[in-house]
Amino acid sequence: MFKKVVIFGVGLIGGSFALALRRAGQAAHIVGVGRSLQSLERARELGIIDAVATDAASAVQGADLILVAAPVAQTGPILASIAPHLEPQAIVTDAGSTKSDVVAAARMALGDRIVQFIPAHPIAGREKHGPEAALAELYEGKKVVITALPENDAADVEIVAAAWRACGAVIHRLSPQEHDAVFASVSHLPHVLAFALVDDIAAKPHAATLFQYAASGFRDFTRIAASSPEMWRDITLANRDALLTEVDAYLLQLQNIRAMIAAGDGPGIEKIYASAQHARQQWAAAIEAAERKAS
Ligand SMILES: NC(=O)C1=CN([C@@H]2O[C@H](COP(=O)(O)OP(=O)(O)OC[C@H]3O[C@@H](n4cnc5c(N)ncnc54)[C@H](O)[C@@H]3O)[C@@H](O)[C@H]2O)C=CC1
Ligand SMILES: O=C(O)C(=O)Cc1ccc(O)cc1
Repeated sequence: MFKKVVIFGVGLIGGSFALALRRAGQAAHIVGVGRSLQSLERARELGIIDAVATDAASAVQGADLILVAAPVAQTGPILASIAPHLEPQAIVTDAGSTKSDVVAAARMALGDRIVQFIPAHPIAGREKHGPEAALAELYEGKKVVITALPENDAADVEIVAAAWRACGAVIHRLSPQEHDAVFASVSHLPHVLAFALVDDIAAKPHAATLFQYAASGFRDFTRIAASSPEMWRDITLANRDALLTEVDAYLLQLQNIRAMIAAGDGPGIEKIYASAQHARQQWAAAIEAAERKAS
C-alpha cells in the first residue's frame, strides 16, 4: 500500500492509474498536479484524486510513488521541477508512449537520482482524453512495458511492476530502443496514417459529401485520428528516427501497390491482401486469447 501517490497529468492515463490503484486498495492518498486547475478540480470531483497540489515541492513531499502521465515533451520540465525536492524513498515512473527521449530527459533532469526513475508504458488507451475519460478497468488484461535502466534497483522495478499488476496489467520488459522501434511500427505509424488520411479528405472542396458517405470501415481506420494532437505531436517528434524508418517502408509498400493498380495486376494485389488478411486474423485471435487469459 502506497501512503502518498502523486500524479503529474491527471488525464486518461494518470486518472485511470489512480482509479485502478485505489480500487485495488493500494493507495492511501492520491495527489494530482497539472497545468489546468479546472481539470484537476474536475478530477477531484470525480473521485480520481484526493487533493490538488499547486507546486511540485509540496506535491512530492512524503510521496512514495510519483507517476508522470503528461505529453512526453513535458517529462523533462516536470522531472526538473521535482528533482530538488525528491526524497530518497520516492520511486518515480512514467507512462509515456516513447522511451529513449523520456530516459534522456530523465537523465538530464535527475542526474544521480536517475536510480529512482523506472520508465514504463501502459499499452492501453483510447482516443478520448482528460479526467472524464479515465476508467478504473482500462489496464485489465493489458500489457505494461517496463524499460528498466542499468542504474535501477531490482526491488524498485518490482514495486512499479506490482503497482501495474494491481491495476490488472501484465508486465513485459524491453530496452528503450527496442520499445521505440516496436511502437513506431504498430502504434505511431498507424496514428500518422489516420491523421494524414482524415486531414487529406477534410481539405478537399467536397469534404462534406465525402464524410457523409463514409462508412464503418472509415470509422475503424480513423478512430485514432480523434486522439489528442498535442500528445501525438510530441510522440511523432520524440520517436523521429524509428518513425521515419517506418514511414519510408510504408511509402515503398504504397508505391508497390500503386504500380500494381496502374498495371491492373489483380493477382499481385490479391496476394498482398490475402497475406494481410491472414496476419490480421492471426493477430486478433492471439491478442484476444492472451487478454482473456490475463483478465
Ligand atoms: N492516450 C493513450 O491512449 C495513451 C497515452 N499514453 C501516454 O500517457 C501520457 C498521458 O496521455 P493521456 O492521459 O492520454 O493524455 P491526457 O490529455 O488525457 O492527459 C494529460 C494530462 O497532462 C496534463 N499536463 C500537460 N502538461 C503538464 C505539465 N507540464 N505538468 C503536469 N500536467 C501536465 C494535461 O493538462 C492533461 O490533464 C502521454 O505521455 C501519452 O503518450 C500512454 C498510453 C496510452
Ligand atoms: O486509441 C488507441 O486504440 C490506442 O492506440 C491507444 C494508445 C495510444 C498510445 C499508446 O502509447 C498506447 C495506446
